[in-house]
Amino acid sequence: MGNNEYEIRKSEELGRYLVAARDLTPDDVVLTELPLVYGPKSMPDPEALMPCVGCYKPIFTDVGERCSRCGWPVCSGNCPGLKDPLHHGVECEILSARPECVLDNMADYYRHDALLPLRCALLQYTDDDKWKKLLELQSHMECRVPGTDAYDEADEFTVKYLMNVFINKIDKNVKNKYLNLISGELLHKICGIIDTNALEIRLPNGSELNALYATTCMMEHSCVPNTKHLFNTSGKDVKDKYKITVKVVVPINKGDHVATMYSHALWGTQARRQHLKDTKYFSCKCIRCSDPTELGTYLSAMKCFGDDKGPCDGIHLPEDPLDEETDWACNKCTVKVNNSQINILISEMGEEVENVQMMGGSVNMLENILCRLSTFLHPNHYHLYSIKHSLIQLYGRQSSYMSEEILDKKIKMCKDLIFITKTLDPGNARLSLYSAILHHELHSALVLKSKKATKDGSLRTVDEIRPLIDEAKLSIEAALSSLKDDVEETSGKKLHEVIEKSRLDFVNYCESKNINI
Ligand SMILES: C[S@@+](CC[C@H](N)C(=O)[O-])C[C@H]1O[C@@H](n2cnc3c(N)ncnc32)[C@H](O)[C@@H]1O
Repeated sequence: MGNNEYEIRKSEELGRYLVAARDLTPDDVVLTELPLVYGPKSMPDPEALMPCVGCYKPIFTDVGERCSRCGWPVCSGNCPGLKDPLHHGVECEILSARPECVLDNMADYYRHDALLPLRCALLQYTDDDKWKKLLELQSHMECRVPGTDAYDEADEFTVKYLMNVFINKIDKNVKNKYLNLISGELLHKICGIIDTNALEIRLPNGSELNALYATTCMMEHSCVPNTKHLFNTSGKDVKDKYKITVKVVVPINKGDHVATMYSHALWGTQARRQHLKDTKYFSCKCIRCSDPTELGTYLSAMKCFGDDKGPCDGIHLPEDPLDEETDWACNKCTVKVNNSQINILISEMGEEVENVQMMGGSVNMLENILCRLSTFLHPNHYHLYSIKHSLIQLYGRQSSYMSEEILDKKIKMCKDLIFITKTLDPGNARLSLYSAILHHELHSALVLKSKKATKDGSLRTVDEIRPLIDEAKLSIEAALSSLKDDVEETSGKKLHEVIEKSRLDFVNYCESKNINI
């Protein structure tokens, strides 16, 4: 089964997965499809802002417009989405079992995360074909037993809420019509399907949706994915709403597995594998996870811990990165550290980095933490990557950090981070925005450097600045090309506009200096 681009296979280890049916090259489209179903996610501060249940536009909860039948907050009673027969149009029949509106504790009263499970259950009435496809998706119910966090959370926030507040209150005939097959057990299975498979869609208005796709969701995970996916969120053509396009990012040979990434590309192996185990119930064994150096990037490496005589200049890497109990041996001396010690240290450092970033991290604060953590971590460690990525956006942009020395430091940091980013994500499947920022900052530092006077105070000659200009040109082109698939998406679009403006400034600057580029 499949199309010209892929075939669906099945194995004991992976369940269903996709393989390439022919050689595929970057930018080839593996598949496009419409979602089986989608639903809103809660907004970060649901007491203040909630998505309209018709169009997902964020609405202020104190404004008070409500759906005339079920009372859920809406942008307007005339919102066309309220009539969508696969979404609010049908769920409203069930939600109207509780038509009373409240203004206090709204986040508890209107649980937007529970709407997708309800919409999934309603597929049995709205679309039998989609209902069957939904139930074929993996739910991992064998792991989600009572007492596990996943089960208990789903029970409290979704299953009991939907059953007690709505489903058990609706008229029997309504229940038989729309939800003939309904039980707590079925809702738990649906929650398992959503947690295992749902993809997140960010809308231009700031809301987020979770959506399920029949074929895309069969794609397996790899920490070095060979595809990326894009959603149609333009709203131009209603029939293509939230259509997904899966595109090839690096060459895929016929028979190769077609993979996406379920985790964070800039987390180290231990963190990614733990996350995948906790949320998707498998232990990743991809080439990146199997390699102690993470493809030569040393993203998780630590400096030698040392013994009584102090540390040597070696580095610790996991002896077997696929073993959760592995020791981390120094590559130059005999010192070994066990995995749990490393994990504790790394998560403490992670919290510190996060705190500094949350506080808006000034150059001073970032340099301080960089200096402190550099005593323990390899320069390419992912915690240092994150600090440096913030620093390069401040160096050369704040008046006290414009010296040539700082610009040289920024240029080196950008190049180091570009190496890591490119190695981990050669096709810009996940790190396109990071990559665009790095190339843009490199460009800006090179241009600023070309404008700086030399030590004797004279302006640099064209011959002196030529290499800087050539490199700056390549960098800005690389920045724009990293974003080629992101311009439909809000943050990608904004960044593209900023970089495009820098490109125009650069062209004008070169013209003013009579430099051909
Ligand atoms: C989104 S589903 C993928 C489709 C699924 N295999 C099916 O048959 O419906 C995610 C699940 O597939 C399995 N899976 C995906 N990638 C895997 C990998 N690299 N190694 C092992 N299992 C994987 C895991 O069970 C995971 O929870």
